Amino acid sequence: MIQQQLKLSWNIAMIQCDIHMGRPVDNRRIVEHWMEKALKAAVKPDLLVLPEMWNTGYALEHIHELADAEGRESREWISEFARNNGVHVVAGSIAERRGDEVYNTMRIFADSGEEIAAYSKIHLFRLMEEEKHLSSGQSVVTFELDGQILGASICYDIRFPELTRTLALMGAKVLFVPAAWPHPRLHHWRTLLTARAIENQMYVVACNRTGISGKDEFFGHSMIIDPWGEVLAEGGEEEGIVTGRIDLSLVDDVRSRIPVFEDRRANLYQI
Ligand SMILES: O=C(O)CCC(=O)C(=O)O
Repeated sequence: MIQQQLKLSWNIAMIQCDIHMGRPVDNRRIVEHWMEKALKAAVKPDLLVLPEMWNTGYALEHIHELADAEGRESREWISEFARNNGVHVVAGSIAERRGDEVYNTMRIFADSGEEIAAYSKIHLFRLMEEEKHLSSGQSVVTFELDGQILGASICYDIRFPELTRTLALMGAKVLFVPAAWPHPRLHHWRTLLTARAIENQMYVVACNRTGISGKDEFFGHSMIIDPWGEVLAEGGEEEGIVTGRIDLSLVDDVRSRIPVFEDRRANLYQI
């Protein structure tokens, strides 16, 4: 295990692209195009974030045939991309087949190309019938990049404050949220993300896809929110790259100003 150098700030670029339902080869090309474009910006990002289910979209009826076996193809490609470009990649999530099961899985790669962690979505979204086609993950996952502890979640997970609080208690200073969140729930998206940031005094970095797929209209609005609840970056509804810089020293600063974690009464709560 290489000792990681503690780093306090990152330039982040989120890829809020359109995803074509059931067309993994085209989708990889689209994602690659935007990742390359993000790296050409005047300020090179330290970390790229991709949206949810970027390989297949919500082609759930055919997800067993379409899913990446063991995530092998996506993992090899992203690892190589991270290494060749010296950039960390929080690789959104993909439909990934393991044995007879398909999971909605997020993988994280360091700028060395090393795969650091994997998280499979634990709360499956019934409104899109995810639970009929996908299996849910069984663990809560934090990971470490540049000596900082970070938390993994996917889309619907942000409706479960218990998950984010657990991640914060495990030491996470940033919550990553790849998403495929559609209209008409923009108000929920913005409010829930902001609440998760304020109540846990952590950064929230949320990358949402764009485009129309069947009856779902995905609205982008990828966001970076700081631990005080200020919106540092927010995309529009169009495909593109949303960037922002985060300074992790602000997490400790906010936590010392309002000592929520010291004032918790954990022994009085049911959960
Ligand atoms: O919770 C919502 O409103 C959207 C969730 C969602 O689209 C998902 O988890 O894929």
